[in-house]
Amino acid sequence: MKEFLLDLRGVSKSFRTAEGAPRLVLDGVNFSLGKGEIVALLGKSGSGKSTLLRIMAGLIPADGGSVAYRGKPIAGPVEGVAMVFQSFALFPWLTVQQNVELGLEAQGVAPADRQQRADAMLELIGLAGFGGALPRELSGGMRQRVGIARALVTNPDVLLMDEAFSALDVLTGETLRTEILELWDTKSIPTRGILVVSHNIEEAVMMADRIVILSSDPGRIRSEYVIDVPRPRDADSAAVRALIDEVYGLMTMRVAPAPAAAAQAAPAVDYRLPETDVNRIEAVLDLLAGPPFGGRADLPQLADEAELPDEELFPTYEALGLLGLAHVEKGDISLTPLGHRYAAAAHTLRQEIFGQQLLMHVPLASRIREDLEAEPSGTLGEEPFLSVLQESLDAGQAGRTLEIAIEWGRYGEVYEYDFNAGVLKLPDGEAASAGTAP
Ligand SMILES: Nc1ncnc2c1ncn2[C@@H]1O[C@H](COP(=O)(O)OP(=O)(O)OP(=O)(O)O)[C@@H](O)[C@H]1O
Repeated sequence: MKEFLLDLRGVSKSFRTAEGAPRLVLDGVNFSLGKGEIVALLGKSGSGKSTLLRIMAGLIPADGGSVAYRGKPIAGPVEGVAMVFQSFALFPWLTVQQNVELGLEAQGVAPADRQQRADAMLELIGLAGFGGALPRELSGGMRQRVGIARALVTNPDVLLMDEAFSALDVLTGETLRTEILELWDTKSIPTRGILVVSHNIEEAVMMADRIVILSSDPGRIRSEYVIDVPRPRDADSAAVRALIDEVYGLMTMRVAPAPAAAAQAAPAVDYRLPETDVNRIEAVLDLLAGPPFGGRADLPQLADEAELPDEELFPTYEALGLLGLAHVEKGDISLTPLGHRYAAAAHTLRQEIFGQQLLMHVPLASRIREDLEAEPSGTLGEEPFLSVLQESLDAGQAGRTLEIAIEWGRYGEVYEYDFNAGVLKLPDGEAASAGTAP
């Protein structure tokens, strides 16, 4: 039987919402990391990528299923598995050298040996001469070099990277990524498997032998994609651009709603709305409508023009799709006829269309509107809506979802919101007529 470095079968994990109800974050996840493999894990924000990584690092337990490292069940932090964090996670009061030595200390390596190995690693990772510095004296890129050195100094068999480059500027991120790949490809490190969690499709395509896409709510493995282009890869080559296109396509493929949800009499209100705002929605729509796109674009090309990161663009595409203004398919986005009308419209007509689409396609917004119309005062606190959302979302997500629905609804003049009082109300001029129906 093939031995995997990491092997997960039927892994599930729930967290408790603020109300105490369990919320399934990962469900039936089967995943393995083979020897000699770099795998990139992609998925929307909140799909459970970090949770999955933390389970593999032995930092948190799974609720169900099995998790094994080289055939042995994982029951806590595993020697041989090291992690690099997005936030660097350095101890600010320790020097660079001391931070790097930490992992070795935990493994009981003798001080002289620790120092020698840390020195060698600092040299390898481009930090020679910085051993005595404190993290705050370093740039973000240098700090992440320390984070990487701290992980690599333990000679990990498996390296887990949780959005390790996303807090860095683009060039610094690319440089570090290239250096890690060089260390890997030239076998300068003994690491046998790397798992990278990323939001960045180009990063995933440049690094990985295989891309795994996680779906959301709950997180399940949705698709896998093998990349057999040899490294080092040229980001501008036709082969890489075509791969990026395909992965964009896979990422934006809409998943059909579960039959149970679709069959419910009243539309479900308690699902997350894409994390974006009206400004971004209109900016992307205008960009798409204008030259050179004229209403249809290849997503990576649009991303280049938009100068927004993927994690802001994806929810925006999703919002445009949700509102019936654009259509995303196989790595392309195109405006619908209504989207074209919207792009050509002046501000007031835009607001009207936005409000109309919101009521038609976002059940939370129509629910808020209906409940307000049923109130004699035409006003309601936000708590009842938060409680409905918290039936299936955690408190943070419920709050964010309501905020998004409020921002969109105010723009479309579907309802108003008083920030001081935390109260939703019908727009001025409509309140008087509300609540009078028999
Ligand atoms: N300790 C926790 N308690 C309660 N909920 C949690 C906890 N950790 C994560 N969650 C929830 O689990 C879900 C998945 O979170 P996770 O951080 O794994 O997602 P992610 O895909 O890594 O997201 P991102 O890309 O934004 O980092 C989220 O809805 C998050 O709010």
